[in-house]
Amino acid sequence: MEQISELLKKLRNQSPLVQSITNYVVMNNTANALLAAGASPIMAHAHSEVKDMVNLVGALVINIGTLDEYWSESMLIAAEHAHSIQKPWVLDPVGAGATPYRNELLSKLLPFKPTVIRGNASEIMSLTSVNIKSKGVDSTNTSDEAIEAGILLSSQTDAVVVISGEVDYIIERNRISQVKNGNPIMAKITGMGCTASALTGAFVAIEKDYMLACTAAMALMGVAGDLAAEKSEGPGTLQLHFYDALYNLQPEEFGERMIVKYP
Ligand SMILES: Nc1ncnc2c1ncn2[C@@H]1O[C@H](COP(=O)(O)OP(=O)(O)OP(=O)(O)O)[C@@H](O)[C@H]1O
Ligand SMILES: Cc1ncsc1CCO
Ligand SMILES: [Mg+2]
Repeated sequence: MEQISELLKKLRNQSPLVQSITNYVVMNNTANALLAAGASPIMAHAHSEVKDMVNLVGALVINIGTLDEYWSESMLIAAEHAHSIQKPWVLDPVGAGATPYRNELLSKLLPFKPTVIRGNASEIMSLTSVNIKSKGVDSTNTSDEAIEAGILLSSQTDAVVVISGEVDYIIERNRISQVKNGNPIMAKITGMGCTASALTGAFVAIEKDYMLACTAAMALMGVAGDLAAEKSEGPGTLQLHFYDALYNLQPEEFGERMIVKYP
């Protein structure tokens, strides 16, 4: 727990630059969350600059939420380059399983070896089985139903696999950590999962033990969600209090509030 709360200090001291190629829905939410937590966001997807940007940043986040032909190419260029220079990168497979187009892009991105794959249960299950259909961007499965798929996906890809939900599971081959913080209303704000992936980018930029980094990111999401839920009347105020909680949370309180099981 102490190592995890220390990472929050390290994040604020180092303030890593995190590049996102992400969806139109959450660009603003995720940039604000990165800033509030102490990192520095840059959204960049132009083919002409994407490689140069990957060179500059501490980590890259690729989120396929509102993909199109131009953006897909940006993602492939960025992922290939991140892989070739060993820059940590996070894949958020939004809507995996919903359409063949999404699945095709994901199958082209995976060979560039994401450091982390963070998705909801249906997305993680669909990456290992063609039979699972996601309901758009929301999960129709609980995170514990996806554990087996997560273990398989981690061993197939060498990525740390993060399954978000009521309990978050962070899986590196057959090691699993769990985060039990968070509130169901978090799923009623669009892009909370995308925010989890963005914060994961910030933590893998500053910590090479990726399992620890991912656990810290999910614990920060959950604790900030808990603090925000205590003050909120619904999704609108939860979003606002969530930023304030990310900004104001001190490492001591983070350590006290996190409910983490670490292998
Ligand atoms: N029932 C729940 N109880 C506690 N926390 C939850 C619950 N559902 C979601 N969360 C938290 O909300 C955040 C987003 O997870 P979720 O699984 O909803 O992502 P997602 O489906 O990818 O979201 P989106 O695609 O809208 O960005 C995570 O930090 C997760 O822990
Ligand atoms: C609603 C939505 N549609 C495409 S991306 C996105 C944001 C949540 O994943
Ligand atoms: Mg999602």
